[in-house]
Amino acid sequence: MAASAYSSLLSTPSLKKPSSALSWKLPLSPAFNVSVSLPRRARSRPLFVVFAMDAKPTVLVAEKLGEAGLNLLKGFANVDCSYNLSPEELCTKISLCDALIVRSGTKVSREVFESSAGRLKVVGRAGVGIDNVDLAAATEHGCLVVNAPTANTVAAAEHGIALLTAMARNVAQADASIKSGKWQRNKYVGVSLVGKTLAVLGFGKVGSEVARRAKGLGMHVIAHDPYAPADRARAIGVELVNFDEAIGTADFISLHMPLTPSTAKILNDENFAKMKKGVRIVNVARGGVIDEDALVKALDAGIVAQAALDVFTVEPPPKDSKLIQHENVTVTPHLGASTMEAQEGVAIEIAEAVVGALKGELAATAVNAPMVPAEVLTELKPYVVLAEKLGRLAVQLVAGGSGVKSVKVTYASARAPDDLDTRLLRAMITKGLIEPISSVFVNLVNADFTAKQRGIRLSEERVILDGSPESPLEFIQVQIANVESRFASAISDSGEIKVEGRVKDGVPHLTRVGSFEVDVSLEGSIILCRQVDQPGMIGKVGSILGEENVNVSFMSVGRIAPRKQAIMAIGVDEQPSKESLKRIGGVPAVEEFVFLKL
Ligand SMILES: NC(=O)c1ccc[n+]([C@@H]2O[C@H](COP(=O)([O-])OP(=O)(O)OC[C@H]3O[C@@H](n4cnc5c(N)ncnc54)[C@H](O)[C@@H]3O)[C@@H](O)[C@H]2O)c1
Ligand SMILES: O=C(O)[C@H](O)COP(=O)(O)O
Repeated sequence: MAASAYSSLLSTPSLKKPSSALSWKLPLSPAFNVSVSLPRRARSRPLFVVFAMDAKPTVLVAEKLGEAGLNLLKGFANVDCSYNLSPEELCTKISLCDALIVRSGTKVSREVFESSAGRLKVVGRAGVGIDNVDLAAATEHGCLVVNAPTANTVAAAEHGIALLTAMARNVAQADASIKSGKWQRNKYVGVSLVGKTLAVLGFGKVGSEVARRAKGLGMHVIAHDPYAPADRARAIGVELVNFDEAIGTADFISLHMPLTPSTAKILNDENFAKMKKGVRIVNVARGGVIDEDALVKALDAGIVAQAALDVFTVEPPPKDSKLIQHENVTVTPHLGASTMEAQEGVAIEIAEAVVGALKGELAATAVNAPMVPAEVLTELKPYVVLAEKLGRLAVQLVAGGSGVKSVKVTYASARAPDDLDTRLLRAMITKGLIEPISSVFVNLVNADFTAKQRGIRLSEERVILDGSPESPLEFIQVQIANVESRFASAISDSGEIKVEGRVKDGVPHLTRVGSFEVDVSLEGSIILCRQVDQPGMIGKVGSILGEENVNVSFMSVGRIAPRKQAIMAIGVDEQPSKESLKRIGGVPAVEEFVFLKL
């Protein structure tokens, strides 16, 4: 993976900014050093950060993880393996941890994120299902959630097939019977699979592997999945059908969809009534997709002849559960992913994802953040800096009391719109817009959520330019509508606050304020002055700053016409004192001025 570039967007340990003078520094936990990988000229404040190797992050592994994954983690972090924690113990420990790794047995609730006080940056789910992680809370707290979606697919599919065949031939019941001293050959006559119709509900990774194997057993396989590509089904020789047809024609139903609000209790009284009498059901997905009381009724009524279940609404299920005790039900204790091979694979997959995320790389398995490929990231790096700075400038130009509600971002590029992924830029603009005026830290995970929560509507527009698309962007423009400005000249002819910037030689520049063209590199801070264009202005302002040893890094004047109004943009390395700023405001030709922190 490419070197870290996302960290500033991911390293958000606190939702609340500290009130100290350091509050504009990146919010890393005190034990962490940061190293900065930007060119010197762009180091106004750290944007891309990695954990220094002498200050290891702490990873809490709350459920058993394969050795190879643990070793990988230990090479980068302090690893605390604490299994079987109570919810209270987890909440207590989490405030000392930067990452948490769980399987399906740990609830990562809102309380966990709240208790972490912002230190928790990554939750790694060593497996597929993330229904035990409160994703909304993770996102609100700017915590990245990653999973390991591929390593246990085959194990789960094999377990589904194991349950299917064991159920059809009463393997578990016959085993228990013979072990209790009986020999019941007539009681355990099974049913054949060949030629029977299997409906796979959820034709994703596991579902399609089950389908492939069931075809090998001579079954007729149909599938229902509203989002599955038809060509994948065709390639395996599976017909995609609607839900009612799937459950209405199947001899066997195998469940492989995630547990979501729309799949919860999808097999319920109403749907059992639509099934063929004597249908057999396998569930290695999630217990919650079946209404378990309805299943018991359907078993008792003979609608469902048998069920084989690996997963349950509550795990472990109550010992006296009618479902578990039912003689036509075969059960295993959530073993779908439990093969030696799958667990080693999952452990490595999740350890790599968590370490990568802690380094600031965005894992390909991010569940609650966009995944931006490394090469796109490298190219966008200076534009990411520009985007945040334009957001910061624009919002500081808003007069106090005017709420920012409507922001329009224009990206001008010679590239085709599909070639430009703006999610990262949008997140950075949002960060720039919100952080200077609030106590909230914004990162890639929570940017859209935070904007929405604050009632900011951010619309994006692409302008397609002629020419060769060598660089990804020509300019970015940020406009804030329906507000007043502290610096009237920032209001464009169409009435919005407008700032525009470009990247020149890898360095972000401010190139327009309102209707005035300027050219100042966006480093340090900026003083904008509107003045009557006349000789000596640069010298007057420059010497006021010089007297205070404030270093001027850049100066540019944009004017409407000679000797008319002009805007002077001055880049300064240090913050001038109030006294100096007052003196600049007092220069007779200066009509208005504003100091903007970047
Ligand atoms: N028992 C185990 O140990 C075990 C192991 C691995 C996976 N799982 C579970 O199996 C399930 C599938 O895992 P996967 O890796 O195949 O995930 P996946 O994301 O690859 O596939 C899930 C599929 O379900 C489909 N789907 C979503 N809503 C649907 C609906 N309403 N009706 C029909 N299909 C719908 C999706 O389009 C997707 O194709 C998950 O719930 C996962 O947690 C369990
Ligand atoms: O969703 C999954 O990956 C499986 O249910 C496996 O869960 P486990 O990691 O608890 O075995």
